[in-house]
Amino acid sequence: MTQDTILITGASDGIGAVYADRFARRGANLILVARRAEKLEALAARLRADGGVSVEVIAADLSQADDLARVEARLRDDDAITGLVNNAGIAGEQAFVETDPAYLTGLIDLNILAVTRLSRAIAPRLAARGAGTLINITSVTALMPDGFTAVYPATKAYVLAFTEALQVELGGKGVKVQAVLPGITRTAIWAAEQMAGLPPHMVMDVEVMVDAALAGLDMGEAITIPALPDNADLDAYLAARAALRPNLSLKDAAPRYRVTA
Ligand SMILES: NC(=O)C1=CN([C@@H]2O[C@H](COP(=O)(O)OP(=O)(O)OC[C@H]3O[C@@H](n4cnc5c(N)ncnc54)[C@H](OP(=O)(O)O)[C@@H]3O)[C@@H](O)[C@H]2O)C=CC1
Ligand SMILES: CC(=O)[C@H](N)C(=O)O
Repeated sequence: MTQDTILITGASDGIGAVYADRFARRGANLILVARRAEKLEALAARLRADGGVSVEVIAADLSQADDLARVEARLRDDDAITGLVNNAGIAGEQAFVETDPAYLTGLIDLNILAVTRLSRAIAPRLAARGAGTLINITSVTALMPDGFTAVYPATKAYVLAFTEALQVELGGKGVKVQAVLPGITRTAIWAAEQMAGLPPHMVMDVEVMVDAALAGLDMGEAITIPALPDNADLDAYLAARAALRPNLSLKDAAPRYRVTA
């Protein structure tokens, strides 16, 4: 069996750094991507020393076209890479009417465009090989667009829908595709004062979150919600959505919308 090599975006901190640690413990070689090279190098040095795996660092701002193209080329051309964790993301918007449009552009570029382009770069190789892993980190806010801010949850809803569609296209070809929906997770994405104001029973430690997500991956789950106590609730949600399907596209408008003369 060939040794896995996993490229993890946003690996300098938080959820991505824990994925790096856990994949190294599983014996995978790593390519760690984020903007802060010094943080990546420090993590890489520890993982090399601990695990005997090879760890490469790529400093890149994935919201910038040139840097994104560099990472895409690597995913497209390097046959050694067997998996991708699309984790890099930002939140941090204010009320929609107050948020700087330039900030929203950066948010969309990182949370949507980079995830799409990096997936597109690796997917053909994984599909041709009939193996490999694609993990996309979305968020429980994908399921509650009215419960947070406007644009961040919408980016995460995109990632969830995108990943579900890829699951259909690539899952049948032997590629493991997983959407992970963390709830509130203790990382630096939350300012200290925000975190201090959150109910402690709603906040998961980052190691617990990643270990749960990897357990879901090992179980072959397409969608993993680490905090959800009963997966039957997710199944019921998906079944209710599927039940709409036969009636979503019909020749006639619904009776309540029919124009009467
Ligand atoms: N923590 C939470 O409560 C939740 C988080 N999530 C999602 O989990 C993912 C990881 O978040 P989390 O670990 O909490 O956040 P952190 O802020 O702790 O880490 C974010 C990571 O993304 C990297 N990053 C940020 N901007 C860029 C960029 N432009 N280009 C490349 N890398 C970038 C950061 O590194 P650097 O600054 O060095 O570039 C860092 O490594 C995100 O997608 C987030 O939306 C989902 C649900 C809940
Ligand atoms: C990280 C966030 O800001 C968000 N609340 C989330 O749960 O995804």
